[in-house]
Amino acid sequence: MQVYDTTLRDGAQREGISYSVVDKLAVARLLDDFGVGFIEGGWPGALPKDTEFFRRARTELNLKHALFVAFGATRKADTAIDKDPQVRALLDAETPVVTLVAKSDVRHVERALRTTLDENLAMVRDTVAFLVAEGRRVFLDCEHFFDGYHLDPRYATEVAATALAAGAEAAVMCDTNGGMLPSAITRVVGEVSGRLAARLGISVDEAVAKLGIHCQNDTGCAVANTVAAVEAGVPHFQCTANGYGERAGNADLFAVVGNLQLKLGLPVLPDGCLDQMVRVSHAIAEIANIAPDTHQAYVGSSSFAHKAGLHASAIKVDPLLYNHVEPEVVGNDMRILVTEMAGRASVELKSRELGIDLGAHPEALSRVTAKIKQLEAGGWSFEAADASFELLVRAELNGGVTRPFALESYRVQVEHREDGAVVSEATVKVRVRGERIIAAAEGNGPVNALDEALRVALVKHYPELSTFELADYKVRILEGSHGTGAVTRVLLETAGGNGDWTTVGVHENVVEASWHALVDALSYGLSQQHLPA
Ligand SMILES: CC(=O)SCCNC(=O)CCNC(=O)[C@H](O)C(C)(C)COP(=O)(O)OP(=O)(O)OC[C@H]1O[C@@H](n2cnc3c(N)ncnc32)[C@H](O)[C@@H]1OP(=O)(O)O
Ligand SMILES: CC(=O)C(=O)O
Repeated sequence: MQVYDTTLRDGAQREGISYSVVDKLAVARLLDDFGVGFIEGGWPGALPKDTEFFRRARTELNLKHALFVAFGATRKADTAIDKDPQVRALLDAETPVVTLVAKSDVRHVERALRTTLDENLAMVRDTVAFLVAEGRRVFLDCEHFFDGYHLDPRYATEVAATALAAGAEAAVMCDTNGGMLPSAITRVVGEVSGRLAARLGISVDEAVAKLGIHCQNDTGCAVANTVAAVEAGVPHFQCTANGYGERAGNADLFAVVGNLQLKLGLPVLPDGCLDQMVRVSHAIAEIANIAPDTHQAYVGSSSFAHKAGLHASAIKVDPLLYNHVEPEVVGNDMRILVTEMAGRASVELKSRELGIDLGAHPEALSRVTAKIKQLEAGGWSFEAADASFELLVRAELNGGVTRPFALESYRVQVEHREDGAVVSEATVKVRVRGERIIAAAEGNGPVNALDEALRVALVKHYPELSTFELADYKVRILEGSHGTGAVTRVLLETAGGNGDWTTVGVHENVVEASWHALVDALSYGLSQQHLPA
């Protein structure tokens, strides 16, 4: 099998992506870590950045698994092969492999290239033979192959046959417009293998072994189409990391490799590479400056996250009852989400993730489950607020809420001054370890002022509070129902010495909702270091 990656060429054709040369070098290193066999680095001669990439890659990258591939077009119509500067640029890239794109749909030959069908075949023959004579391994991307085959099967096949006869290693059938469905792919691979075998005087098995597949995702079937081609015997498949690519994208490398390796048992990657999948996917997303798709097959952070109570109850018996593969195999993790859809098993498993054995306390387990359902019905959401969930569980186990302080009262005021300045000021009255403390602080908003005042009040007893930082603050207004007013939900992300944690607060009043989330945030952070007084 040949795992051929085109993240740096076709993937870079996605709207919104613009790699620097340094980015491209970093992506190439990651793809090599993942164990792909070929890395198509770009189109030297067309993009100065790609010419520079190949120049630097030669000296700066020492790949363990992959070979570099330069991509370009066949020679121009009516141009001598040794006079075509773009073909020269392909040689100058000094890659062991070159992939050429060629038209295989008669409409494109006649209307886009504006040349004859014979001249197009000559362009393919001359360019492949020239590069092979120069010592390059050559693949031919047959652009619009499936649409071309539908219109004129003889001509589309002839383009592939011409390349193979001239020395190309594979003729890659491209679903350039991405309009195919898996059943059509399977049928065409079978027919083309037969036609090629007859045309080249080889067996059907030998013919299919010379084919490749490249699928765009315009029907949402790129992964399925690629897998269908491989199941039909095609050994060379082209993909991009996270499915990046022109328009709706390409076949996602990670889903294709996961399916081939884990479902069909094909050893497409070198040993020890499959569990790099999540790391490589997310690192490439970071470089591409695209937020990872949390629901992406195999690699998404939600791909093995379970919300339904019934699922969790079976997972408690055996995680594979509700996971299609073991998440660790691809470097992912299973997570249990606790929401209104949770049952006792969800709460028990989630607590176990947090290091608490609620299974040994069935009554507390029932109370927590009931409380979660009741709070979620009122607008609370624990799905993203693990810290608030953990505090709730510990409170049930300890017979009440444990806080590092007791609140007497707080007061916040917002002052709009004559000069236009808006200043918030908060006063808190708390009792800490038997001491009554009154503290005040200003802030750029009411929540910031409350946070500052609370820290002033507590810092003498809990100096580590100064290391906690409010990292993110999200507010959502939840619609009232049955005539009740709207309520506000606040999610607070805090960063501190022990990582990040998220807490939640809900109330009709945004300041009170924020106060709940804030108190949970400080309580949780301190509970990780001190047991509160
Ligand atoms: C299906 C795919 O994704 S293939 C990859 C597509 N990627 C890109 O296009 C990105 C890089 N492209 C570029 O930088 C530019 O388009 C270039 C440098 C390749 C060409 O730029 P220009 O010379 O200005 O031409 P332009 O882009 O307008 O048109 C493409 C030319 O290539 C010709 N051409 C298209 N496909 C082929 C082919 N397979 N073989 C030979 N020539 C081809 C066209 O007929 C046209 O020729 P013309 O200028 O004589 O009319
Ligand atoms: C070559 C290519 O990217 C395509 O035909 O889609």
